[in-house]
Amino acid sequence: MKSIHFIINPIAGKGNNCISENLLRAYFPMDMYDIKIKYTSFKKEAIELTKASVEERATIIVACGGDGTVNEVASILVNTDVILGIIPIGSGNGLASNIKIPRDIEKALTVIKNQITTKIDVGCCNGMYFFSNTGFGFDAKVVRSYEESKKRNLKSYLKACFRTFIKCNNNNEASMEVIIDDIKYYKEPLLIFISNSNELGYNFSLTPKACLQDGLLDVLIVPKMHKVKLLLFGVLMLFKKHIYLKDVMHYQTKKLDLISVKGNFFDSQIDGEYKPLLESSVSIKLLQNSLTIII
Ligand SMILES: Nc1ncnc2c1ncn2[C@@H]1O[C@H](COP(=O)(O)OP(=O)(O)OP(=O)(O)O)[C@@H](O)[C@H]1O
Repeated sequence: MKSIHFIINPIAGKGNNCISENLLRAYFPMDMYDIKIKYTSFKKEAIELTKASVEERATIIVACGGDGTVNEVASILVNTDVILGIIPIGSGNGLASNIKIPRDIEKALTVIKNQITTKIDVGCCNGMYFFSNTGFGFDAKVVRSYEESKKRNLKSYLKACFRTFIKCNNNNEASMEVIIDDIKYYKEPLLIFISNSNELGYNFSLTPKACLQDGLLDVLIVPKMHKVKLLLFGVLMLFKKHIYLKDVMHYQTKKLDLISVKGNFFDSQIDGEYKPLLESSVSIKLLQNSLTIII
């Protein structure tokens, strides 16, 4: 009998998802499936719940939430035989959008039931996994501002972008050396964005060419720029044309290193959660085909 565990973040998205035991039983009848439902009651609890589910020999663990919950669950499943499923009930749902998991809960449950799986690449940043993206500088500040707003929707996200734009002061950005494929670029970037997936969430993308299965990370480096140019960058991003802006650099690589020049910490985010890094160097690499996921 297949054992499927559902780990549900009750506050993801608008916090009003309708996943109930009755609904799950309609898709996974008791005589064919052993199902278990677990709710998270605080930040990062999905990590512990997933570890317990692995010990309980779950064959599929379904992360019901947004990119934050997916990150917590999937981090435990990297390089294991346990399969990840996603029910996207978060606000941005970047990874789920990339693999085209429907936002409609019942349609997403049908995807889980069909159990078509594939392997995807995983990013690793100083030992922490990311499945969608990690970012340093402006992007991380947007995430911090978004988290402070307490509301998780598109309006709050756009407000966070605007607040970060208003406060943006080129002098506050960390100076860093960026080393890609052993070539050193000395940069004082406004933002460095490293992506495994082609979706940032809310259908926005900074790296539209990224692919979860190409064995490469897509790196976008945006140098310090005048606010008017930054505004232009934002507008071009809506049409996925920002990489054509002069000075914006795009690379594909398997690994890169960031070294803080003035020893200042890195304002950073991983899969849409603010995670400042106190280390003065950051090593980012790709682990090819290391997570099995239902698509
Ligand atoms: N009961 C809870 N109370 C408070 N925070 C929680 C709870 N359960 C989980 N969390 C935390 O909520 C945060 C947000 O979760 P998640 O990213 O899944 O949703 P989202 O932000 O709405 O979606 P997305 O990241 O796709 O925009 C995560 O950091 C997670 O650890």
